[in-house]
Amino acid sequence: MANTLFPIFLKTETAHFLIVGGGNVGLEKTETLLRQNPNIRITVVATYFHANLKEIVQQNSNVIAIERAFDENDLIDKDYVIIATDKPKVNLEVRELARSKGIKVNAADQPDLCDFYLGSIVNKGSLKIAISTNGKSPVLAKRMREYFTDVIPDNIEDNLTVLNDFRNKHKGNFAEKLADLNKITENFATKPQNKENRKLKQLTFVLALSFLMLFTGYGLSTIVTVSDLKYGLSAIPNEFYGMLLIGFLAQLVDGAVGLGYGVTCATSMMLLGINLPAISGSIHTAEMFSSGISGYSHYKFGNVNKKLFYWLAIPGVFGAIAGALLLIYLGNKYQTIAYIILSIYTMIIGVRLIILAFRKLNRKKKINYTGFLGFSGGFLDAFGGGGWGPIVASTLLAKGRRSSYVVGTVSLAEFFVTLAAAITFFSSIGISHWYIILGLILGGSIAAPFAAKLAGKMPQKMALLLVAFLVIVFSLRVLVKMI
Ligand SMILES: C[C@@]1(CC(=O)O)C2=NC(=C\c3[nH]c(c(CCC(=O)O)c3CC(=O)O)Cc3[nH]c(c(CC(=O)O)c3CCC(=O)O)/C=C3\N/C(=C\2)[C@@H](CCC(=O)O)[C@]3(C)CC(=O)O)/[C@H]1CCC(=O)O
Ligand SMILES: NC(=O)c1ccc[n+]([C@@H]2O[C@H](COP(=O)([O-])OP(=O)(O)OC[C@H]3O[C@@H](n4cnc5c(N)ncnc54)[C@H](O)[C@@H]3O)[C@@H](O)[C@H]2O)c1
Repeated sequence: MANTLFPIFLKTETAHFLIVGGGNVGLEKTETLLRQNPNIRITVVATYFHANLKEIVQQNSNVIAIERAFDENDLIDKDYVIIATDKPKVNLEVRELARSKGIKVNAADQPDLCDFYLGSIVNKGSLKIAISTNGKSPVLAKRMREYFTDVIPDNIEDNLTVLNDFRNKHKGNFAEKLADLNKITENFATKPQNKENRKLKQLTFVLALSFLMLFTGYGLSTIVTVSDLKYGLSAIPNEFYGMLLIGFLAQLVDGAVGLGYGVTCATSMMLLGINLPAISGSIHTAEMFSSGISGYSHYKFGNVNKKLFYWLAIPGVFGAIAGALLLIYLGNKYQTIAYIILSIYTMIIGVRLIILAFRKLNRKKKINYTGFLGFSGGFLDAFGGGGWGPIVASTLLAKGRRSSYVVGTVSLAEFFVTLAAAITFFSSIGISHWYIILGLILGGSIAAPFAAKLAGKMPQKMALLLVAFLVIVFSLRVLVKMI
């Protein structure tokens, strides 16, 4: 049987109900109506009245009792009729008369006679859910009511009050208002993760773990086999502390704005005059851990769209390998030129951040070049030390796709891009720059709790402008130094 029922929510202030029959069923229906609105207008016509119903009539002036057999005139000025007598003939007669006057009818437990069914009702403050099983199993409707009453938090009314307040006070246009409302309510609709997601999540972890082991193993073996251990240790201090500071700063920036770790690190390290492939290589190695963890948590919350993920991650990985190889080639052969190109690139990213700060949110548009975006994002990110966030994430979000799944998908794809870049650098230049990586990771870890506190606190526009300013000034300094 097709389910053609259309649920509506009836305003009961203007409605007048007639209930025919005052026994068990008549009482039950009267109680149901009064539960939704104690002031609802009800007239009950019956030859006999249940004792409890009599009591209700005494206590509620809006419930009128007429003790006699049903009469056609009872239908005058009534909007809806509920039929509840024990006489099938009477029920049918009431139904026919009501219909002829265009009055809608419900006959308790007699679906054939009904123009509308009564539903099972979940009441949680202003939230109301009506449940129907298309007449198939009222008892299941009752069970579903119990289930939803249990799982919906009792304080949902508090949330509704806050949302209503926010909605009324929001100064933005319709699109901005809707985007903000969607954002602050996204946790109400977290999807349970499926099997596919779980498999990919495991893969993410296995890859991160293997790389970590490889990295530590290699690091240990160099330290152990290097004969002049003293030299190794004395090489740490100066740059290591600089890196600690840079890692700390970049993590703070990223915490406040949600992007910009890479560019902040890259520009700061260029200022310190660090070898170019080592800059990008160490940023990506350090970033791998944080992006792995954030990618994992987005999986956990089911924020990943599989199709978008493949379109971003696969071209992104190829882009990252190409970008890393180019940087290694240029960085070794044409150091100065590469420095100039890179500082111009980071400056452009800085300008892009300014544009992002002043941008208005667009309505949703379809993006046809996701693969290209993934490739160029990966390429530039590996080449310039950063850019995945300012290029890919911000482009997708600029198109109005401001949903948790875009953020989640871009974030997980970023992990694979970072991993690809890190492996490429690692396999061609080794980890001679291990103290840089260690400094970045440690600095970042110290900053992480502060960064988390900062997230969402600072106005987004101001935070973006601050990062843009820092990136542009640093890039300009590098450029001036080189020319
Ligand atoms: C939701 C609820 C609202 C309300 O009535 O207020 C409601 N029935 C409720 C309970 C309930 N009713 C019955 C049982 C016994 C167990 C069982 O039979 O399952 C239980 C369970 C219990 O009481 O525990 C008996 C019954 N009911 C109908 C038939 C005839 C038939 O199906 O053919 C028979 C067999 C009579 C017989 O054999 O003699 C028919 C209807 N009952 C409907 C609504 C409409 C369809 C709603 C939908 O689409 O799901 C519809 C079509 C017309 C209508 O009455 O509006 C209310 C839940 C209250 C709550 O939330 O606790
Ligand atoms: N009580 C239940 O839980 C239940 C469950 C399933 C089905 N039903 C069916 O629903 C119907 C009603 O059940 P009930 O328990 O309320 O019965 P009931 O005997 O308690 O009440 C019947 C009511 O109908 C009224 N009535 C009879 N003829 C009338 C007329 N011509 N005009 C006005 N009122 C008239 C009576 O005065 C009485 O108030 C019955 O057919 C019953 O078989 C009842």
